Amino acid sequence: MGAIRVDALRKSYGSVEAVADMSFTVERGELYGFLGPNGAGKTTTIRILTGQINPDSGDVSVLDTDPVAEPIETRRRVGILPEQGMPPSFLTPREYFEFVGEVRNLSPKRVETQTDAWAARLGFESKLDTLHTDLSRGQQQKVMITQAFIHEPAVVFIDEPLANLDPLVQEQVKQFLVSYAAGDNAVFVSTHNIDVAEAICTRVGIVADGRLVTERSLTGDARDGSEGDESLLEIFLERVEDEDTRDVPTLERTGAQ
Ligand SMILES: Nc1ncnc2c1ncn2[C@@H]1O[C@H](COP(=O)(O)OP(=O)(O)OP(=O)(O)O)[C@@H](O)[C@H]1O
Repeated sequence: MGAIRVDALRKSYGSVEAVADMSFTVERGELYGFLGPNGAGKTTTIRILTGQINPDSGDVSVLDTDPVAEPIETRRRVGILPEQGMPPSFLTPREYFEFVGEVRNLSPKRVETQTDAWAARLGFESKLDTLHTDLSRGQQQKVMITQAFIHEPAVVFIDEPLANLDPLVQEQVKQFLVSYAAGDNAVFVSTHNIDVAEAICTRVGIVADGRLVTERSLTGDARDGSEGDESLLEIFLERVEDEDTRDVPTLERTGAQ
């Protein structure tokens, strides 16, 4: 069973062609990086795959469900960390996880165990009963990461997972994502951050102008020979320039240049 399948996907907003003939496949066990400049069509693709909007044409499947025909069933099965997602301001983290647990059909005991484990892992135990509105942006991001994983989904879609987190927590989250994917789950990460993609992903797809322009395997011996010793940044710049993207590529490198 393929975790994520996308075939000849298209989606326009009026005259803007956000996704133009996008095709790729992600298997369980992969940590797949979806890398591209602003406006490349990454969020639109994720929104289609999670049943939030309908495509104009093309076929998609997530864990053998069709997000277009069965959006609720698809969303029930997967985890989603949306772009700039914020937890509800009027709830505390504990109340929010109880609500998410109910929607996800988790027992109260399981929610409690998961809440304690995640609060300890990301270091927000002292904030579990504080209203979200009184949490920092980084603490809110920790809550959003927890809600995406609380039901241990086989497929998780995450947009910029490390936004607003301090370096220590970033390392913990990176290690967690690697081990989560290795446990026979598919982790789909949309990011601008090439260093993060290079450090944690097993495979990367580079998106420009609504298309997947190239893919590269990043695991040991499976590293694509076809691209020689080019860095991911070099490949990104070459392919994105070839595609003459509608926006200037915005890239982040967190490490040395
Ligand atoms: N609701 C909308 N209405 C009109 N145009 C939209 C809408 N959503 C996205 N677009 C346009 O579609 C294109 C693709 O946007 P999308 O958000 O999918 O890109 P992205 O790769 O996620 O970008 P970013 O990295 O900046 O988040 C952009 O040109 C964007 O302006």
